[in-house]
Amino acid sequence: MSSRTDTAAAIPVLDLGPAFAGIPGALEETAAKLRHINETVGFLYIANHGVPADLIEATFAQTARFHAQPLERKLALKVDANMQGYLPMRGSTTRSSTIAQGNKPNENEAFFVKRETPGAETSPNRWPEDLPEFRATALAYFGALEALAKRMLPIYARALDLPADYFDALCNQPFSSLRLTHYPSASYSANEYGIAPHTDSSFITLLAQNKVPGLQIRTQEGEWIDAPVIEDTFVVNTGDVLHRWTNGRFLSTAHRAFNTTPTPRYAIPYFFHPNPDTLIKALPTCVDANNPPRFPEQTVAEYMAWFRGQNYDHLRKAQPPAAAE
Ligand SMILES: O=C(O)CCC(=O)C(=O)O
Ligand SMILES: [Fe+2]
Repeated sequence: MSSRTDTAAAIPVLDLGPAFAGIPGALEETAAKLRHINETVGFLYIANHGVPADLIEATFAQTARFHAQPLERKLALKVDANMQGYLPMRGSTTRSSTIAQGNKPNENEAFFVKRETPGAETSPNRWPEDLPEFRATALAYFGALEALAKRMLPIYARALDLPADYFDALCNQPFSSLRLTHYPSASYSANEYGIAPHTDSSFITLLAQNKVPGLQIRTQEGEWIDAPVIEDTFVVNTGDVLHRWTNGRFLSTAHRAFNTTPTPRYAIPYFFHPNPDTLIKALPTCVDANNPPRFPEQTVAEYMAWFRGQNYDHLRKAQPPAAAE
């Protein structure tokens, strides 16, 4: 896989500490930087995010613990129509992306956790009965990442010249999910990846730093570059929902991952979405007479049904009308 490695500066680091501490002027300053990054790169690192390092460490360890189980134990929790549970190795093929066609199934297995909303009619997550620590850790991590994403919403709102609380009520029951992925060490044939080139469907994705490298992003010039490990940061990227909501102004940048190292690689991306019934209609500050809406209006739930139907083999039959992208 061709790539450049001297690319640390290509993906900027944004320090959230001052804005989170409420230092006067910091919200506006951070929002201006975030706007520029999202209009030019679509990927960044965040520092001083406030998520405890030992919780991140424990989530990686429990992910390894889950995947170390015998296959039949994992298959007993096979992923369902709500995308909760275990997705077997090569159980997904990236088809939603217009970037790379003809992909082979992805060389990874994953466990998906959805938000457990008290009182809501969501189906429960599927947990291995004999791994209570796995469940407790995954839920604690899910909660911490949801809190982090919600703390970041005012920065995104101000980056888009909207009132600081603009997104809060639209994202207070987020349709989010946590993916606990295992990429075994592999050598890949043509069109084969740990996860093929794609953009995420999310509002934003928060990806904890990985000790084992393997993530690459595609620059606006079309070059694949490594996303180097920067300790104590998260990688954050804009997903398709925010791209559409901003009428294309915030970039949803393509990326891919693989594991050509001798050790197993785990990734624990948290995909933050607005509420399922939030309508994704171009934001008022992202349209004008010369820049009309580019995407069809859809709720988050409608968009996600399409996205999942494209990519996950067990959901391929039920497909609502495709979005025009
Ligand atoms: O494995 C990684 O570093 C990134 C994974 C990813 O892009 C995804 O799961 O959407
Ligand atoms: Fe991704």
